[in-house]
Amino acid sequence: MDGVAPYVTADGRQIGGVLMDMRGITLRFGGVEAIKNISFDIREGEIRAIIGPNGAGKSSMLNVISGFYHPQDGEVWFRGEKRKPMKPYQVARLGIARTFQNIALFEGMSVLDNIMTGRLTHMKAGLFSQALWKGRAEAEEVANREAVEKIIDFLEIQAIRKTPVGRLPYGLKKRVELARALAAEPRLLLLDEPMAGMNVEEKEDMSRFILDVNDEFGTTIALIEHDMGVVMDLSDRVVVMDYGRKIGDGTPEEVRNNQEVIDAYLGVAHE
Ligand SMILES: Nc1ncnc2c1ncn2[C@@H]1O[C@H](COP(=O)(O)OP(=O)(O)OP(=O)(O)O)[C@@H](O)[C@H]1O
Repeated sequence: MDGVAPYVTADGRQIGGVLMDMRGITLRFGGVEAIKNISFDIREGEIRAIIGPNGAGKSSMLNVISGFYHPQDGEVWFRGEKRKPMKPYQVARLGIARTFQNIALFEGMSVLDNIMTGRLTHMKAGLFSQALWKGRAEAEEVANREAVEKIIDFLEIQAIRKTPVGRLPYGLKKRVELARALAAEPRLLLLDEPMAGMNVEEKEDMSRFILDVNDEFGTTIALIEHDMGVVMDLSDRVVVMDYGRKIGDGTPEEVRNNQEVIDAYLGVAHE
């Protein structure tokens, strides 16, 4: 499956060339090698899952992609260019947005204001012009509001736009977090366990929104998820990690039939 030409999926989505290429990534925390010489790519338009048992190194990998961690070895390529070591906000400016395993929203702020914070990477007007509330700042504000309203409609959260996030049930908070990440209009969207802690109905909703985002905006998505049913349904390709190593990489079908993956992960009980 690696290295194949651009193609159109059975449901009509366009999978393009390589968007992100992780080459020989090794990440250590003191004596612990969380990622051991792993290579894989993420292609334009695809939904790519990273799975594996607890402690396999999945979150660490997401943190390398989003610039929170810096690998000791290996290269990160994005849109055909080798990325220099960068701070997370610089990575965000490149068009990579993420959600977190534990929701990271401003609980006291409204849904709308939380989503607006996702536009920060698009705000260029300086503080001075913003203070004067003129020209460029005003035009930017209008454009930002329009982008955010579109996402609110898309994720069907109009009814709660003024509600403080702290008052929302868990499933809706997760949806607001997705909205905030989308507000950045990312080229690559990273989702760290988007279904964790959800009931069946909430999982179905979230799955549908992830598929719709990918389909309607063409957003490339990389996600970590423990629910195998969800992973196999959503993903175009899956990377499997175990103790920091890559033990499988391919379509859901290929991964499901990979003996090493079955032994290390699929065959045993997990969360
Ligand atoms: N900041 C850190 N400092 C030290 N060790 C860390 C740090 N982050 C992760 N690790 C270690 O790296 C290894 C991989 O952890 P990581 O959280 O990436 O795994 P994971 O596959 O995401 O696990 P889970 O499914 O439980 O979230 C573990 O041994 C973990 O203890």
